[in-house]
Amino acid sequence: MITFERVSKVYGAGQRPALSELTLQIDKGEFVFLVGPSGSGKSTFLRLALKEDRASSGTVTVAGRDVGRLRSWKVPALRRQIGVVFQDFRLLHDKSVYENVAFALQVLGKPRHVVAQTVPEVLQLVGLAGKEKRRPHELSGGEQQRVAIARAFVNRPSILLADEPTGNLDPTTSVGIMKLLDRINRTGTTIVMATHDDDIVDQMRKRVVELVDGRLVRDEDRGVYGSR
Ligand SMILES: Nc1ncnc2c1ncn2[C@@H]1O[C@H](COP(=O)(O)OP(=O)(O)OP(=O)(O)O)[C@@H](O)[C@H]1O
Repeated sequence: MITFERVSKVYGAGQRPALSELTLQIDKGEFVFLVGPSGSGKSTFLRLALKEDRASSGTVTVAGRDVGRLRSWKVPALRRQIGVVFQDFRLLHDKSVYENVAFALQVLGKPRHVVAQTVPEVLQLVGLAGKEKRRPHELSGGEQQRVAIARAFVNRPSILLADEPTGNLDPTTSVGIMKLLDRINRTGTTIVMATHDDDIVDQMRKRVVELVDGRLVRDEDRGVYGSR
């Protein structure tokens, strides 16, 4: 589903590589935690998978497409297959919960009856039924992240990328968010989640990929946050 083959990324001349000869394969339906110290290349990995940035060398393949060779007009089709969730939620503040999620379908040109059917379903899935009319500031942090996840998932992408989705949440709320991501993963969606949340990684026991200075230093099934 996502393959990196000897991928390096150098942002500026004289800078050390943000990713260095990274080779990694993530299969359909996997749940992968990306861990490592600050600056180790986790966000760079996610950005390259989204084609928000170009690799300096190597090959990035996502959902069967060689991302480096992808023509710019085909990038929207790639991004339709990928949902993204961030630490800071990134909701539209002047729109309701319902409108935030509906917007993701409207920009894809989905017909009104599809929007009207799909949005309530996904809000039910993320546990926000009954809160459709609220604005983001009328929600807790955990609820805001649920809206962001609903928005990322409403188009049923095959891949969900999450950059520290529990970074702004307390431990109990984080567990709820992880249960939701786990449920989404069980629908067959591949999930890659960059995180510093050691408790969550230790509880979930999923595949753990650890980067240090842009290099792969550990790739462990049912892994923990720190190496043993
Ligand atoms: N746009 C950019 N321009 C220049 N250097 C960058 C840019 N983005 C990231 N870097 C550098 O690349 C390296 C990897 O950064 P990256 O954001 O991928 O790390 P990270 O593991 O996600 O860190 P964190 O856990 O703090 O989010 C760092 O040295 C960073 O300073």
